[in-house]
Parts: sequence; structure tokens; C-alpha cells
Amino acid sequence: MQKIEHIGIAVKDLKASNILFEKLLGIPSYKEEEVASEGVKTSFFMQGPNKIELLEATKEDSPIAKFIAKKGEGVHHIAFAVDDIVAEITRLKAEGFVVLNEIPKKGADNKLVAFLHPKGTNGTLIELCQEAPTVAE
Ligand SMILES: CC[C@@H](C(=O)O)C(=O)SCCNC(=O)CCNC(=O)[C@H](O)C(C)(C)COP(=O)(O)OP(=O)(O)OC[C@H]1O[C@@H](n2cnc3c(N)ncnc32)[C@H](O)[C@@H]1OP(=O)(O)O
Ligand SMILES: [Co+2]
Repeated sequence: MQKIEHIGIAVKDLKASNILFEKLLGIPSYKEEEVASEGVKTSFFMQGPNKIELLEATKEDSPIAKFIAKKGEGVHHIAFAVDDIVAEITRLKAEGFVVLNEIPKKGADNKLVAFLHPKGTNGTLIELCQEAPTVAE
């Protein structure tokens, strides 16, 4: 497990939150991306070494829609960078953590991702992030 890769914030309105974070950080979002498999639209800000991921739900059963319905907008997850996501999943399972997807899935911003259940991590959803390997053409 390396540094924090990003902090994910659940928002109701990505467009409005983009404007808010642009004012807050004094920089524009560097990327917007939809990840249909997660039911989210994302927007990314890089402030020095720190990355913020804003997430808006695109469907009713999206994890973001369910989270906002229960807890309201706010910090949804903390993502850690890992070198080898498969090895890290194996290690964390052996330590007793509940890995929500044992097969890494495609995330945003060119990452492979996996999640740990928040019930086993003091109520905080943890994401593991590995840079997706680039395929030679
Ligand atoms: C854009 C792609 C990617 C990236 O590249 O960065 C992302 O970040 S995608 C982010 C969205 N995707 C995910 O969150 C996937 C992982 N999450 C899940 O699989 C589910 O959300 C969950 C954590 C298993 C919960 O699902 P479910 O059990 O169906 O939802 P409930 O609403 O019933 O919640 C049960 C329970 O868990 C609490 N909860 C839910 N989400 C969170 C959270 N983010 N942080 C803390 N706690 C959370 C929820 O409050 C419920 O608690 P109780 O009411 O006390 O039972
Ligand atoms: Co994320």
C-alpha cells in the first residue's frame, strides 16, 4: 500500500460541484469521465500531489445515489495507490478484510480498482488503485 491516490467525494450535481471546487482550489478540473459500470460521472482535480475525485450518480442504484440518500453529500471513499493490486487483494483477504471485488475492475483515470467493505475498515470505504497496464499496439 502506497500513498493516498485520491479522495472520492459524493456530490449531487457534478457541474455545480466543479464550479465550487474550481473556486476552492483555484484550478480547473483536469478530466471528466463516466464509468457506466459503477453508475457514476467523475471529475478530477490535482492540487500539488493531492487528487480529488468528485462523483455524481448516473442511476438510482449507483453506490453514490445510495450513499447520498443515507448520509448526504461528502467524503465517500479514500483510495490508496498499490503496485500490484492482485497481490494486495490476496494480502488483505488473508488479514481478514472483506474485499468487495476480488477481480480488479476498470476504474476512472486509467486505473484498475478494488474496494474493501467499510464495515471492516472503521466505517470508511477503501479503494485500491493500480495504474492500468498499457497494451502495446
Ligand atoms: C469511478 C470509478 C472508481 C474510481 O476509479 O475511483 C470509483 O471511485 S467508483 C465509486 C463508487 N463505487 C463503489 O463505491 C463500489 C464499492 N461500493 C460498494 O460495493 C457498495 O457501495 C457497498 C459499500 C458494498 C455498500 O453497498 P450496499 O450494501 O448495497 O449499500 P447500502 O446503502 O445498503 O449500505 C450498506 C451499509 O454500508 C454503509 N455504506 C455504504 N457506502 C458507504 C461508504 N462509502 N462509506 C461508509 N459507509 C458506507 C451504509 O451506510 C450502510 O450502513 P448501515 O446503514 O449502517 O447498514
Ligand atoms: Co475512487
